[in-house]
This record gives sequence, structure tokens and C-alpha cells, in this order.
Amino acid sequence: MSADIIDGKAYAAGLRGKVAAIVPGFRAAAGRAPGLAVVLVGEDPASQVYVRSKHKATVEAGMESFEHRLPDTATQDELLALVRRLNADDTVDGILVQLPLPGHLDENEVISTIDPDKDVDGFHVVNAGRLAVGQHGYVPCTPLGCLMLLKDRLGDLSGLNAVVIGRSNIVGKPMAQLLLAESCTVTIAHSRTKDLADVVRRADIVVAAVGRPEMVKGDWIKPGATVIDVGINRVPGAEPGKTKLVGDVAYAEAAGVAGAITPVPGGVGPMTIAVLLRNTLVAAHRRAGVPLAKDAI
Ligand SMILES: Nc1nc(=O)c2c([nH]1)NC[C@@H]1CN(c3ccc(C(=O)N[C@@H](CCC(=O)O)C(=O)O)cc3)C=[N+]21
Repeated sequence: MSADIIDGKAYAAGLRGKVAAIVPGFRAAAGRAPGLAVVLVGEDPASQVYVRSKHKATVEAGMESFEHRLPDTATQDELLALVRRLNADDTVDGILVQLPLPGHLDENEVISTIDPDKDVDGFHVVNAGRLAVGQHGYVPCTPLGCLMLLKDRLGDLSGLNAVVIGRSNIVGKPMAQLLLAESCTVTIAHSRTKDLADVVRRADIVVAAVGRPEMVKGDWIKPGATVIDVGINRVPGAEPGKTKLVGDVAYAEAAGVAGAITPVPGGVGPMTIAVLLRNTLVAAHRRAGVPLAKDAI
């Protein structure tokens, strides 16, 4: 093992601390706390865990957390009515509808109904468009968290070869946009990419976001490269009946070659929630007309 371990958990704790330090000034200026509304439809156990940790982190940062739970029998109209109510509620700065939704609900229509200026997930097409053309908006939390870790590690990214594996709207595409905006030479690879190993071997930066356990092998990694592993895959553990989390990168192999690598867990995952708080804080300032210094957060 030669790679430095990028401690996303520690970086995320620092970011949450920065958010918490800015909240009192906002409260004083606006006369209220920043507010995040989280909507959970159904009883999916993994989603319940995520929603609980978002709630805890929001409250710990001094912000208001509004939780809305709908049964998995909820109709599209009921969900849209709730989103519209949250759009109209001035105490709500950010709205997050936990995905995936139960199969009978139309995610696209739900996301399109969220006010883009409250879309702290950055999933609305207006925010995807703003990112693509370089306007201020909201950037999806996971890729923005990855970019923060990369800039913290490498400083200026300009001219570096970056390969993003995965083309989802939530991670791959916005990650590529962010790296392009940092003047990287960006390749988006995916399940149909030919000679993926050779493509990855040219990369100074590898962001793996495909959702396949340990798919990226150690001998694909250019020596000294920075590897960001977005994958969170639950696989059978050493003991029968137990499970463990692994990323999309074969960690032990890659850590022998890379310059730096994020672990799973404790890498990108904790950044997602910290950036959600950061986006909510930014939304609160913009909506209330309270200035926030550009480099404050
Ligand atoms: N509208 C919406 N926005 C989201 O941002 C969103 C979502 N829906 N649906 C589900 C995914 C997943 N997600 C994670 C958040 C934190 C960790 C996290 O903190 N992971 C820890 C612990 C993992 C564990 O122990 O289970 C880690 O990687 O170290 C992971 C995954 C946000 N998501």
C-alpha cells in the first residue's frame, strides 16, 4: 500500500463545522434558521437510514429539518401536492425527495415540480443546464463533494486527464461538467466503452461511479493517479450472513499503485451529506438576500 488515503469523513466533518459556524450569522440577519425539507415515500430500509442521518446532520448544523413521510401507497398527485406546498413555504430553503421512489411514481415529474431555487440536490433540468453553461445554481452533492476532495488534494486541476466511469444524471454527467469547468481533459466512460482499462490507464484522475463492486482493477491505475470511488456496494462479508460495503474500485490493489484514494466507507459517502448542508446554507442566503462571501464555504 503506497497511496495516501483521502479521509472524506474528516473533510466532511470540517465542512459541516464550517456550515454550523455560518448559521448563527444567517439567523441573526434573516430572523430564522436555514430550512431543509426531506421527503421520504415508503419504507425502504436503506432510504430510512440515509434520511435519519441527513436529519441528524441538519439539526447538528443548527438548521431546521422538516421531515415528511408518505406511505408507499401515496399517489403521484399527493406527492406533487406536497412538493408544491414546500415550494410555497418560505421557511423551506431546500427540498430533497429521497430517491429511488416506489415504482408507480414518476421521478422526473416530481423533480421537475421542485422549485429550481430550492433544488439543493441539483437534479432539476434547470440546475443541470446552469451547470452546463457555467451559471450559478445547485450542483448535485456527490460530484461536488468529489471535486472538493480533488481540489483539496491536487490544488489546480487544469490540464489533467480525468476519466469519469459512469454517465448517470446524478453523478457521472455533473462530475464531468465540474472537471471540465476546472479545465481538465475529460473522458466519460461507461458500460459500452471499448478498452476501458487502457482509457483508465491514461487518467491522472479516476472517478468511479458505476455501481459494480470492485470493477476497476489495480493494474488499470496509472502510478500516482488520484482515485475517487463513488461506489457503495453491499456484498457478502467474510462470515456467513454478514455483509460489507465495497466500492467500484478494487481498493487493496489500487492502493498499491495510486497516489491517493478514497476508501469505502469513509470516503465520498460522508461528503454527500455535508455538501447537502452546504447547498442548503447557500440556498438560504440567496433566497433571503443575505450576502455570503464567495470563498466562505
Ligand atoms: N434525493 C436524493 N439525494 C441523495 O443525495 C441521495 C438519494 N436521494 N438517495 C440515496 C443516495 C445515497 N446517498 C448517500 C448519502 C450518504 C452516504 C454515506 O454517508 N455513506 C457512508 C456510510 C455508508 C453506510 O455505512 O451505509 C460512507 O460511505 O462512509 C451514502 C450514500 C444519498 N443519496
